[in-house]
Amino acid sequence: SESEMVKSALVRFMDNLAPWEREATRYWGWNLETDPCRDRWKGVSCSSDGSVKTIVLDDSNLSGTLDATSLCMAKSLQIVSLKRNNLHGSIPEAIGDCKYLTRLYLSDNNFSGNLPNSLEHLCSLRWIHIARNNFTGPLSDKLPTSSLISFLGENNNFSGEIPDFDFTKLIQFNVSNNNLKGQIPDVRNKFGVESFSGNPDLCGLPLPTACPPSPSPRKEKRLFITDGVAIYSGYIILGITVVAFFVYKLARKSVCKSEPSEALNKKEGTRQRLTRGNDGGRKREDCCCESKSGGGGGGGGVEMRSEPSIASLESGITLMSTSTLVVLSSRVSKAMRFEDLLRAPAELIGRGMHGSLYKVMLDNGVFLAVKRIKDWGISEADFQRRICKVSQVNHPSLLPPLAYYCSRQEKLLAYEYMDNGSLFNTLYAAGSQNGKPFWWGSRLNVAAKVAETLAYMHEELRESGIAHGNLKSSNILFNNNMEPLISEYGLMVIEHQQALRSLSHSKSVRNRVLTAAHAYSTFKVDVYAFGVILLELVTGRVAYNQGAFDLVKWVNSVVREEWSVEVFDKNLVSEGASGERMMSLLQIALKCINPSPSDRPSMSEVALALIALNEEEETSLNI
Ligand SMILES: Nc1ncnc2c1ncn2[C@@H]1O[C@H](COP(=O)(O)OP(=O)(O)OP(=O)(O)O)[C@@H](O)[C@H]1O
Repeated sequence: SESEMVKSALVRFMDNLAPWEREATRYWGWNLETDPCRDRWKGVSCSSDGSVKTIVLDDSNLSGTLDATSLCMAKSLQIVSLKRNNLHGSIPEAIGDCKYLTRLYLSDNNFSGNLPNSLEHLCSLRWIHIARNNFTGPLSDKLPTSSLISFLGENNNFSGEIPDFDFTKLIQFNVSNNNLKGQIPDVRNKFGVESFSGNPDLCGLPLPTACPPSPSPRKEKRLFITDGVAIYSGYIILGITVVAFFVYKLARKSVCKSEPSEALNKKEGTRQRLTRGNDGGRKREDCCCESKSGGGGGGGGVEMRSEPSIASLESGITLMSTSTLVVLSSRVSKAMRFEDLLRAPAELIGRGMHGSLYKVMLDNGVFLAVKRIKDWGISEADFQRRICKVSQVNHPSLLPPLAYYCSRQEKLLAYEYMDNGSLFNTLYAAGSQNGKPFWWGSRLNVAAKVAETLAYMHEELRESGIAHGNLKSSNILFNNNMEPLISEYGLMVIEHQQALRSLSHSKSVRNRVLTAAHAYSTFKVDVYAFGVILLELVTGRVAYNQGAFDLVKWVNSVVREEWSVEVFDKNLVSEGASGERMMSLLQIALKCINPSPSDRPSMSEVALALIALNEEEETSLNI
């Protein structure tokens, strides 16, 4: 249960939200004599350790102010939703103390004033919905742009320019009907007119109003802050150019042959994000794609140990090597060689369609999942290019490769070993005698998180034409907190991509258009595969059972006949899962598995639908 201090802070928060409704709020359970979690205060839901996780008080006739100082005493708070009330005043700076806040929903109230600067420091905040209030002032520098995926700020009085948001991550954005001005930043064709209309001084795409051609005053300001700087700026620029030229020359020497001109990311924003890395915020090792010369001197074969290792378990593996591993993370020692990996104690976990997977123990006690890749129809250069790209994208729900080895004969990939197994194991163990129940709420949560991650990856790697390509429930793993992680992203070449590669070298416009269309459809392969995962989640049935059963065919045949409860996992039915929401999930799955790729929704659309469904489920638990 929550401490007395948190409890009284929350009662204070409620007193400020509903100053004239003290009696009613006592009736909602919000009082000092009870516990918010154990006694289920209205709108509150808690995590299993008894700390308050969400406060949802939409449509509750609240007419006071937001006392963020008291609210944020509940340190584990993740979701605050106070939509469609009559709240006034501003969002206090103290909101910055709600460190784990992921969603802040304040739409349809009478809030006013500037957004607090502290919002910028809420690194987990991903949804801000503050539409239809009276907020004023600029949007710039107030928002955690690197984490936001949804910002709804329409129908307020925001002014100034639209900040240079990282539009690759945003899947929902609306600032229409404000007083914003200036040029709209590059929104990567993701948002239409409706996201920006109703701002008379806004210009540029997607709005029909072109911007005046004059150079942006912002740039001038930066270059010529004072006359003195202006005088010396020529020398400074010349100096920087010379240094940059030499740095570039040096860097060129070490950049991989396979990707000569694709120096990492051109955009500053992207570069910052990519170099933050998954290793506790440190830069990931440069994944130079060319295997470097090995420290082992190339002559010695792999010394065999008595315990099983990849070398002893695999037939035909090349034991003599002159190359080392390319190490991408500090979890694997930089000095580690290919030979070390081969002779480390190993256990065969499985042989999939595309190779064998080993659990390998390193000297430092770290366990790796090492995949030996077989017949992947992927060239050496393409393999390296893909690993480079994927390993530089930073998303908490993506399992990045830690190291790889690539020669003509061998391709090995090492990931962190996940003790909690895969979605496949969890799902099918749930139906078995000794499996733990896999509750509906958890299934929805997994579906929403995976969809969101895929949507993000599709955006990040869209230009490179890299999709997952082999998405299935055994490639979705669980970390120590049972949060889903997508593994093996971007390794597969989806059949027609090979043909595309030759096409893409063609100079003809028609062929380039064709290439773009095909690359687009490779993402639709993921949408289909994700639809199959959704079907597994809702039916509890294995997708393919060695030719004996085909889940997609089965579901389609049931759909054609009469709907019956038979289609749903019996564990979900006996749990009392909402029939309406199970049906909604099934409908989303059916859209994803549409036989026509162009009629399938985008991953962003799927993610939004699932996030909404998941939220509906969470909210329903509070009632
Ligand atoms: N990093 C990991 N940690 C723990 N288990 C893993 C890890 N990666 C994969 N696995 C599990 O190991 C088993 C074999 O994986 P593998 O990827 O080789 O086969 P697959 O996914 O069934 O087929 P495919 O070859 O098509 O990918 C699967 O059950 C998978 O869930």
